[in-house]
Amino acid sequence: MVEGKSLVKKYSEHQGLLDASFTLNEGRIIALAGGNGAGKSTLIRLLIGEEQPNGGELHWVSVPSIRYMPDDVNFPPALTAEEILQLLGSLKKESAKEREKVLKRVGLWDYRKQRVSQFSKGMRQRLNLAQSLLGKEQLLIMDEPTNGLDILWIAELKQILQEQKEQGKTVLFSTHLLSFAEELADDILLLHNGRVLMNGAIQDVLSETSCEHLEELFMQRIGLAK
Ligand SMILES: Nc1ncnc2c1ncn2[C@@H]1O[C@H](COP(=O)(O)OP(=O)(O)OP(=O)(O)O)[C@@H](O)[C@H]1O
Repeated sequence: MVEGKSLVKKYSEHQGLLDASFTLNEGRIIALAGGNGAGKSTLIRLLIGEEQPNGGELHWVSVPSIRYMPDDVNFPPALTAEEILQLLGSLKKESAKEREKVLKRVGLWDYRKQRVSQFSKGMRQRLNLAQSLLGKEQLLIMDEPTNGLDILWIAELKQILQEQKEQGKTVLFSTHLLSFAEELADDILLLHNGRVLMNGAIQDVLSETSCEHLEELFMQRIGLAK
């Protein structure tokens, strides 16, 4: 779907990405993994076109339409969940039936008349998830979708993303958690200090090593293996 070729993104003091080359394939669930400051959000901003690289290029084999779930949304606090989805739904030309479907899917149908200011963090994140599920765009990009979700909703999120894949969509999500990436994703793009440490099908990446899990492989690659 897209190839990153020697991507560089510099900020005034920091390097967001440094010579990052990778391939992301269509119809897969892709984990964009890495620690704090690895470059995940930087890469997402390049993928959604919010920023341009200073060097290298993104070569889209097929340019998909994109749905996006940011890591933090400040929904207007005085609006209800229903009103927010109505607003976003009308921009995306999605029907009331579709809005009802996604609100039910994220467990907020019974809370649809409640103002967002009264929502817990997890409920706001589920509303964020709901808005990203509205629409039929081919590629779903999610920045830290597990943020603020409890164990049950993380399990539900996995289910929801599998459903997206079954509908033929491509999902790319960022995460700090390699165990979560391994449980859910088909493919991995693991960044470390702005560089690509691993990229490919998780099974292939692991089978080329003696490691059973990505976390062990990551520790080995960065020289912290026990
Ligand atoms: N707008 C910006 N201005 C200056 N530096 C930035 C900016 N955005 C990112 N950086 C720097 O680029 C590097 C990568 O940051 P980025 O936010 O992409 O990492 P991340 O993997 O998303 O991290 P985290 O998991 O902590 O959110 C960091 O060193 C960060 O300080």
